Amino acid sequence: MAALITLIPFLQGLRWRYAIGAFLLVLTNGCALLIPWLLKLVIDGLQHPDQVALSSSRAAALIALVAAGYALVRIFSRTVVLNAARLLEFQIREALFARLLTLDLGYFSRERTGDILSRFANDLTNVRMLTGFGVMSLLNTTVIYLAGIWLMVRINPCLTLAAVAPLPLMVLAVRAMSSRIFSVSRQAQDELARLSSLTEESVGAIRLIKSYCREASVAEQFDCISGQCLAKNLELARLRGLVMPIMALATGAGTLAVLYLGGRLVITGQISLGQFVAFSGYLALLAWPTAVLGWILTLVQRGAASMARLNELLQSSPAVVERPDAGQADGLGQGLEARGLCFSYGDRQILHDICFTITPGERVGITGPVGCGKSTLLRLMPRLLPLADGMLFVDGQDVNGLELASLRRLIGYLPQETALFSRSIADNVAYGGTGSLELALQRAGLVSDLQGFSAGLATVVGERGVTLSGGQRQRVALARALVREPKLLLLDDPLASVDAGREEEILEALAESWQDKTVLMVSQRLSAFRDCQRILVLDEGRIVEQGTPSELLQLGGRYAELARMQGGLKQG
Ligand SMILES: Nc1ncnc2c1ncn2[C@@H]1O[C@H](COP(=O)(O)OP(=O)(O)OP(=O)(O)O)[C@@H](O)[C@H]1O
Repeated sequence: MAALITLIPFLQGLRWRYAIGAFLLVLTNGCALLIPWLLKLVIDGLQHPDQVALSSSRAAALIALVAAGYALVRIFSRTVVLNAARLLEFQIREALFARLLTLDLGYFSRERTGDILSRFANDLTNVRMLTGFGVMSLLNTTVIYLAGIWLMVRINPCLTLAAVAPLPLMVLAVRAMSSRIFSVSRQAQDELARLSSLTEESVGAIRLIKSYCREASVAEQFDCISGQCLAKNLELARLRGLVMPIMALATGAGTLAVLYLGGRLVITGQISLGQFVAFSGYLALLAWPTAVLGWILTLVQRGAASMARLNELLQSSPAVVERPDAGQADGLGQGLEARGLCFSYGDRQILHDICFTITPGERVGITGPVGCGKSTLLRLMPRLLPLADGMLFVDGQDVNGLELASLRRLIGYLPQETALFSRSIADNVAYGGTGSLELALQRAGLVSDLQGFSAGLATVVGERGVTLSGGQRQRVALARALVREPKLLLLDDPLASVDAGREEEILEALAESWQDKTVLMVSQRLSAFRDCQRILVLDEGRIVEQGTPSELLQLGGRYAELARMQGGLKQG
């Protein structure tokens, strides 16, 4: 239940809505409880015509009026409480998304997308059910119990005791089941999240699945998780199915006691027939709230299990944080410096004692074997990953002491994996900044491709850019980095998906945008470093060589070896 404490701040802004809802629910139940009392007056009047308090016709009219009032107020009370729950769901969803945007790459490499989506869909729905139907039923049950039992006690305390005696036993029985319901709920949500993850992953990798003929194994995996999900949900249904009859048994036993004992009290004249009818009416009013008590309990357990999953996201704190006294990154007037930079993913150290100084306007190439840490080094510049203090400096200021937005505004980053939105090419490029689209497209070598598209710039690229070729996707992303007109351009393998002819064309066009930009370009192909003044060669997370291309060729080390293997390389 502790998981539900985090709901309090969200509920605070909605307290008036819930208060009005509660008031209307009291009114609804007041109307419901009035009807048995009116019946009592009529029956007592029939038995003792000399003491008629209310004529039958008047009582009938009053009952009709109260019933109409009951229906009307009930509609309003439901609307108010259920709308409050919708608003609460909206607020939590906003908070979840805002939190998600603050988290760093570490979180996203740990968590599965499907699991995150499942929290936004299923878990939020469960919390809404709890704060809507759950709260409403809980209020309803409380009010009807308090008022109903008070009215019953006024008629006959012993009869009331007999009527409600089975209830505590039944509540205890259901309570004993509740911890099992909570854990099975949680397991069912986790299985559903696994199922969402697998579905999301399979849709994303559908080409791979088909080309490797893995349909059967994916289907088997899906069947297995889906089966586990079904098993958990069936167990949950069994537990919930048990709860309702247990509670119904309680009211049934109470009614039996009232019929037997109440009948005797009427015969012995201790209560009137009207009182007996009214008492039975009050008890009947308790029947439904008693039956749904178990359902409420499962709603609470399921809502709490889901809230616990939402709390994991709401309480995740980003490893990359901005200091309250963070300074502004104004430009790149003095350049970039790494001083003994080290970085680890968990326990595994990837970068070791990296030292370099990059002057403003310098173009630096970074190369090295697969997995030596090139992309990681680029990701550290805009602080997409957490870095210890005193390791990376922009204009002499530690990047950890800079305002994140101002640092990132300086940077145009082209990641290795191209991410496009399912919007038009124009929208995808303009996402980067407000510079000239035409110029960016031209420099990214996209102009001739655009002529081949029927809708040109307005061509929608499909989900994640599926309707474009790999090279076209990469160049749209390159145009996006260029349109930002950044001071520091970080290009992670920008020419990986283009042919040699197109590489020459793009490098030619890019050369026009180099002026006043500091460029860091990662590539395995040394031909991409045509315009770079200096090259850093990385191996196992260390800089093993650095210098101009001709210096490195003369050195006869790794770079020279790579150049020889790639053959026919023009010197810079
Ligand atoms: N999110 C991550 N969590 C844990 N390890 C990671 C993560 N990302 C990368 N690594 C590991 O860090 C090492 C360096 O990865 P990185 O992507 O920086 O290499 P790279 O030199 O850019 O490789 P490539 O040339 O293939 O792009 C690799 O061994 C990789 O497995």
